[in-house]
Amino acid sequence: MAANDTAHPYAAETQIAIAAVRRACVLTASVFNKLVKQETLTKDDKSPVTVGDFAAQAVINTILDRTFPDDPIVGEEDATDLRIESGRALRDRIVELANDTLSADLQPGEKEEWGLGPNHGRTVDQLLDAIDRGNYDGGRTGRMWTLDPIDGTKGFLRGEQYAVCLALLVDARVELGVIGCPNLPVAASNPSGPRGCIFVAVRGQGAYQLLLDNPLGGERTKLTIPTFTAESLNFLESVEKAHAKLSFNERVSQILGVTRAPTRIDSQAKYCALARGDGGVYLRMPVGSGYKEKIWDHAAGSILVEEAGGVISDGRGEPLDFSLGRTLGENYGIVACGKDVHPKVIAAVKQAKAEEAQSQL
Ligand SMILES: Nc1ncnc2c1ncn2[C@@H]1O[C@H](COP(=O)(O)O)[C@@H](O)[C@H]1OP(=O)(O)O
Ligand SMILES: [Mg+2]
Repeated sequence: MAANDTAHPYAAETQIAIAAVRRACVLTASVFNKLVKQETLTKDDKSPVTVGDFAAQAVINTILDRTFPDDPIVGEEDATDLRIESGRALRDRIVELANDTLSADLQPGEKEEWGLGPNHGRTVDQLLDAIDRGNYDGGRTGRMWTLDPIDGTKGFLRGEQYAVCLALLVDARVELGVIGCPNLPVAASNPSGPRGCIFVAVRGQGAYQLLLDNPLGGERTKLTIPTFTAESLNFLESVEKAHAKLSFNERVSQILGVTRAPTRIDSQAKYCALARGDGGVYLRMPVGSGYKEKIWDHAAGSILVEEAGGVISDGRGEPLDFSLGRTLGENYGIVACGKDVHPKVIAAVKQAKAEEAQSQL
């Protein structure tokens, strides 16, 4: 299939990305039901998430490779540990899961030539090679995909929020983002209601939400970040204290006069919640460990926010720079919110930083 043979730019990529993310979501949900719920996990035992991460990356990369064989992929996982003898048991589980997922029946709208559906099982070597298609170093020019097969592994293991995140970049600008959130309520106003959403954004074409169960034939909800007042504004932030400086968020909220408690959500589901107006500001400031944010952790989310009418920058107000390899090497923190609030949040971040520096004298 030619890259853009349909009416809108990136129409083919969008359909493939939605199909691939949906398959990976079905896979990760089944890993959770089969492994996480049933296995007794010892503290720090991440084996189910490892199986899910690798198998989901194998599935998505296989699907991308079939349609866009020349596109490099920057994916979180690599198969080195699966190629050695001690990785055999893990590898066997991953191959079985990936092949079950690739061979599952076609959904309406998915096409046989995409490499999905009955009799599309792959050999062990093909699947390991597919995982290693994610080893691209990134860079400034050309097309590339970014993939986080399970973003928010800690949320996944808790049975809470996690996301399957795929983005297409051209010359280091994000053009397409697709995020699958199997555990996210379809409507924040009905938290105990139906769950499972896919979020899609294409440059210049807006952002929308689909139902995970019926992504191609189902209802499409356009996303727009609403206007917030100080009273209605709330912060979206990490659950994990080691990932973002939550005490700093508290001070920034105070400076802005925010009265509502923050909403804590794992993974890029925070970007999805922001894009549909469940919260007003996503602030993520470094804890000071020297951690560099990865491009696959922000690429899909960033275009979702922009196409829903918002702004994303780092904590200094600088644009995110996806051209520097696998990390956002020069950026410091993340601020995503509506256009009207963005300058105020950046000013509040600056003030909170200055106070912090003053207190350390
Ligand atoms: N020290 C850290 N600082 C910031 N982010 C981190 C840190 N360690 C892991 N992460 C990343 O945070 C993301 C999810 O966090 P959150 O739910 O707080 O948004 C994951 O992508 C995770 O990476 P990884 O995917 O390698 O686990
Ligand atoms: Mg991640």
